Amino acid sequence: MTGDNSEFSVIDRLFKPLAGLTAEARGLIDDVAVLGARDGYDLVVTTDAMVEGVHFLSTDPLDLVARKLLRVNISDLVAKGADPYGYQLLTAWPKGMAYEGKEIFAAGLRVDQDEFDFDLFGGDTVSTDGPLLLAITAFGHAPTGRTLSRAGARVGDRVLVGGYIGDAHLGLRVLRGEFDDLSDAHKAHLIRAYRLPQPRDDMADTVLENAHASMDISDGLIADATHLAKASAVRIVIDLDRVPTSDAARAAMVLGADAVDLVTGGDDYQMLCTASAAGAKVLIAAGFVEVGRCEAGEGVDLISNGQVLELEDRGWVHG
Ligand SMILES: Nc1ncnc2c1ncn2[C@@H]1O[C@H](COP(=O)(O)OP(=O)(O)O)[C@@H](O)[C@H]1O
Ligand SMILES: Cc1ncc(C[n+]2csc(CCOP(=O)(O)OP(=O)(O)O)c2C)c(N)n1
Ligand SMILES: [Mg+2]
Ligand SMILES: [Mg+2]
Ligand SMILES: [Mg+2]
Repeated sequence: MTGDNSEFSVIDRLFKPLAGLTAEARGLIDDVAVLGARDGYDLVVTTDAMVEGVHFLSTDPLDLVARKLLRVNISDLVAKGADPYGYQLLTAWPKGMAYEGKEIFAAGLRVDQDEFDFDLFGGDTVSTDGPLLLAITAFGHAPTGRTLSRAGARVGDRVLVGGYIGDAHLGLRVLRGEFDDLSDAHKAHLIRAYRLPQPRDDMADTVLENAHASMDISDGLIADATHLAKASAVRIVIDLDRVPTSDAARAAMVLGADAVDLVTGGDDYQMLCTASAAGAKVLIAAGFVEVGRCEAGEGVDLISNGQVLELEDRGWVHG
């Protein structure tokens, strides 16, 4: 059915059901949401936006765009050891965007709200002459004073990642027509990684208990390791040969993808942690992979076969 596509109709029909009956959201009929303090926890807050053509393709299905929007924000929360709680949503719809597209977008939000037990608390709706722009401010809870940071790494720490690196970057390139000779299954795997990151909310507690420093990888493993190294005042050495890659990524490398692109391409939304030897043991048992070490000094070196690699491009930067 075609709905009335105006601001308040879309809020009433698409967003109110997503807010449900939570006290925080006030039924989406007020000017504010009200978040109560949870005893023994800090409220952890993060904001990430996504812009059509910059973070996703205009051909990406809108339900997956919605789910990616939730997930890139949940990714920041769980990397800090926080339990996802709820979110504020900003939608800047291109003028003339059909109601049906908004409906598909809201349906995607519903799927992942249920998946991650994450509620809509409010937001804002505007229209724009520009491309579709979406933003979420996400809230989570972490035990008081214990929220992980980029700054906790110590010299001697192991550096670990939570899963395959490079799949999403290759997925974007598949969508742009590269690696046409890959099997359909490998293409589908890589495209899925680009369109639907998999934040490990089930790992938040394990990371909180065992990591010294933690963040998610959005700009690329090397770029984000550089952010972590700077915040912690350590040098990080990453061994390219130890970075976990999927079968599909290895097949793409046979077809010419460069291993370095996998660690600089970004869009991974995997966790990057540092831990003591004992902490690393627990994280590895939980599925993390050790990819390097923290040393005295600064910056990040990428090595392969024991040699430091010169990098032309170190990762994603806006602007
Ligand atoms: N426009 C902004 N205004 C205020 N703080 C910002 C802005 N953009 C980014 N930041 C802050 O800069 C830091 C790094 O942001 P960012 O690189 O986007 O982190 P992440 O990669 O985890 O999403 C965060 O503390 C974030 O809150
Ligand atoms: C269409 C398209 N082109 C390029 C990219 C690659 N890309 C865009 S932004 C980005 C970095 C992550 O986005 P950012 O807004 O920096 O997220 P944050 O680090 O703040 O979480 C990457 C790898 C993409 N995801 N989609
Ligand atoms: Mg950000
Ligand atoms: Mg982020
Ligand atoms: Mg982050």
